[in-house]
Amino acid sequence: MAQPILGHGSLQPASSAGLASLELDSSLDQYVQIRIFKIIVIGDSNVGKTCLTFRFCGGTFPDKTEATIGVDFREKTVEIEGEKIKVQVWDTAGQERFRKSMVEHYYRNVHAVVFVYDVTKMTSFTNLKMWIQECNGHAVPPLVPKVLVGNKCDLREQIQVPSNLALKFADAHNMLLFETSAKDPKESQNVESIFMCLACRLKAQKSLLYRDAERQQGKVQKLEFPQEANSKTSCPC
Ligand SMILES: Nc1nc2c(ncn2[C@@H]2O[C@H](COP(=O)(O)OP(=O)(O)OP(=O)(O)O)[C@@H](O)[C@H]2O)c(=O)[nH]1
Repeated sequence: MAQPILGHGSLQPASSAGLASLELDSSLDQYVQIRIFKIIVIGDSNVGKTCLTFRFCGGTFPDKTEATIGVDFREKTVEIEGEKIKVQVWDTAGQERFRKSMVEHYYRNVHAVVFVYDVTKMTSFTNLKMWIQECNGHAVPPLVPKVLVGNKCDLREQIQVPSNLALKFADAHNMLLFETSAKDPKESQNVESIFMCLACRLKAQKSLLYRDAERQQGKVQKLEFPQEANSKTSCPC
């Protein structure tokens, strides 16, 4: 029996006018709902979590950053195969003193996890084990997709974490590896790919669950998320 996966995309009205617009126009077609995927970004302090989330959500590299306290939220609406999806990125604090009261909130109903290390700092890579342990300790379901990101690849002369080592680690933990630079504008496509890949996977998981449920019920229903012939975005991974 297919079990629904908890929290795969919460729903919110697409229109900011929300219920008010419903009163004005009774047509339900006007009330399109947008799914929200909560993606958390985890890793040591200073690895570039804030800069990566800035690059994805705002398209720029911030001139100056300060240590994140608790969490910062950023959002971007993307379109995948004709469906608008809101990617809600949780930029978490890397410093223990700024995160300890928040950890429970990070992992609650999370849809995907991005583990970040700094390719120029070996300790940020070896500490990944600790971050994965923390994640596992919060009962994140195994189906929640996780990816590994090696950031600051623009600092070519200072690289301490070789790609093959990172790849081995990613394979061992069943994760995809992305090597990126939040700083180098030429790498912005790679940064985009991290989040788009996760959004595509989450969308696909949800669609599969619907199809599975239909098969179990032995009836054909209209699929909630139809595939469009001319999809605007195809999965980057
Ligand atoms: N060269 C280079 N520097 C980067 C890159 N990404 C971030 N940085 C720099 O690394 C420093 C830390 O970046 P943040 O994004 O604030 O790091 P963080 O992981 O969010 O840190 P916490 O908030 O303390 O957890 C800043 O000085 C950034 O300018 C990158 O891709 N290349």
